[in-house]
Amino acid sequence: MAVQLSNLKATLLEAAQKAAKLEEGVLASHTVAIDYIKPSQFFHNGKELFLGKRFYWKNADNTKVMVGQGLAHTFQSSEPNALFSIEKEWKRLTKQVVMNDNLPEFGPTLFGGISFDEKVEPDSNWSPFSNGLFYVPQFMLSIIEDEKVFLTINLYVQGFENIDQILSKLTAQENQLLSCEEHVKNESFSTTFEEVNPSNWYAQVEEVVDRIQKGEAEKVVLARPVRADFSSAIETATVIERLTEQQTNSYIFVLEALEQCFIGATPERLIVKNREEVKSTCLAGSISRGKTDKEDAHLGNLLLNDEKNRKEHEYVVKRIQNAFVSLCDDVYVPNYPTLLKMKDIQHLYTPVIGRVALNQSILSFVQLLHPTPALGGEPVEEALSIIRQVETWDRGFYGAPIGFVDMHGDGEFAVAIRSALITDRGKRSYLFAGCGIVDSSNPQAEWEETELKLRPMKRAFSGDDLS
Ligand SMILES: C=C(O[C@@H]1C=C(C(=O)O)C=C[C@H]1O)C(=O)O
Ligand SMILES: [Mg+2]
Repeated sequence: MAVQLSNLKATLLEAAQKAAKLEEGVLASHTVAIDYIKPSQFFHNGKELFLGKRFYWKNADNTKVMVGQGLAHTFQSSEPNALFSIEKEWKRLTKQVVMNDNLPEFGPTLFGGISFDEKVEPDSNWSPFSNGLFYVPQFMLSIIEDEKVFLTINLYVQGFENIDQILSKLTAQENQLLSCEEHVKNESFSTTFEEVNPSNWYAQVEEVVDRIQKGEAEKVVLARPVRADFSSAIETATVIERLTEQQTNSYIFVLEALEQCFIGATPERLIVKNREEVKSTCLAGSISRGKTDKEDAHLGNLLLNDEKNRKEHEYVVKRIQNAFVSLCDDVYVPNYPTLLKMKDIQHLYTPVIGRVALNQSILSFVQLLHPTPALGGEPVEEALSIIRQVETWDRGFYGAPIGFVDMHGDGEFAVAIRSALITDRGKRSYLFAGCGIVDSSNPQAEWEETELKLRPMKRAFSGDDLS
């Protein structure tokens, strides 16, 4: 067994004492090193106990995996400015947190996201997510650099009641999470994909191009949903394993909310903060991959020199650079984009790096940056208003920030694209893909671009190769 009961009990009792003294709930966070367990297996092992209360995260450079199960505390907001109230409560919790002292660098983690547009009322598929949903997990597996493995147990303690009972329940749950009896299956699902609104798309792109040409905005990112129906309920852990195998340089994320499950493999970093260093990614402008190295390089060169794609990209660079300048002392941005290549698509890529004062939280960057012109447009309010008028469905958490913040205000958020919402107890899903529309956009080319962006989720769902 990984966690020494007597030590965990000491952490909980200390938290109970503190809670009694402060007369409010106190977070207890207990971390121990454990033997390696495959994160998708750990996720799967919690299906019975914690379905609807789980998350999964792998960062794009493959240095960190976090899997959360169960809820020690939930932050949910349907108010505008969800992040603001969430940050306030998180600061209160982490200020008073009680941790076992052998690994002080591993405090509690808050994981979750916000909706793309808080002015849009969530539809029935997205309502469990509200405008913002963050979890402090009851159990969290962390794997750092593929070798350091930790299990954190968090509990929101309000008094001394039932500590022994709580301990025995936690131990039983922990045993179940760390046991590897039922392996994750890799079966194919017979899947049908259907455009939710096929004929509308071309007309919508044309309308937006027209409005851009009239000067209503410069860039607007238009997205479309595709519905997938599965012959039998899809297994989330299976989809995680396929995405991990196929999208090696992407973030992989899952956020469950009641019966809904938001999942994706995105290449786009919104922000990472590690003490004084902050980094963002400008990712916009796309072309397919070549079948041979030569063709691939040729396509990459076309993209690097294509006026329309460079324009799409430049809006993003300018905005993120300006946001960084407003919060950072030093900002570094290369003069020219390079290429970022995924399995199906290549993008124009420009990193932005800055230095900040230590007391800035990552959440202030999330608030300031979202939505960048990679998912909203330019100018932001005009673009959002066009999206609200033209897109007749709810983006929910698609295209929005998803990620984590730690007790120091550090963390990482990705932009939740190349993603899907699994509903109907695993029998149905909505996949989402969008693209940056500018004055010279062509509806057919934009359609094909979104098709490329849908491929990773289609492949992971169906189990087919699609190559
Ligand atoms: C909107 C999406 O992707 C965004 C749009 C891009 C583009 O239009 O070239 C490229 C990368 C992303 O910033 C998506 O994948 O759904
Ligand atoms: Mg594009």
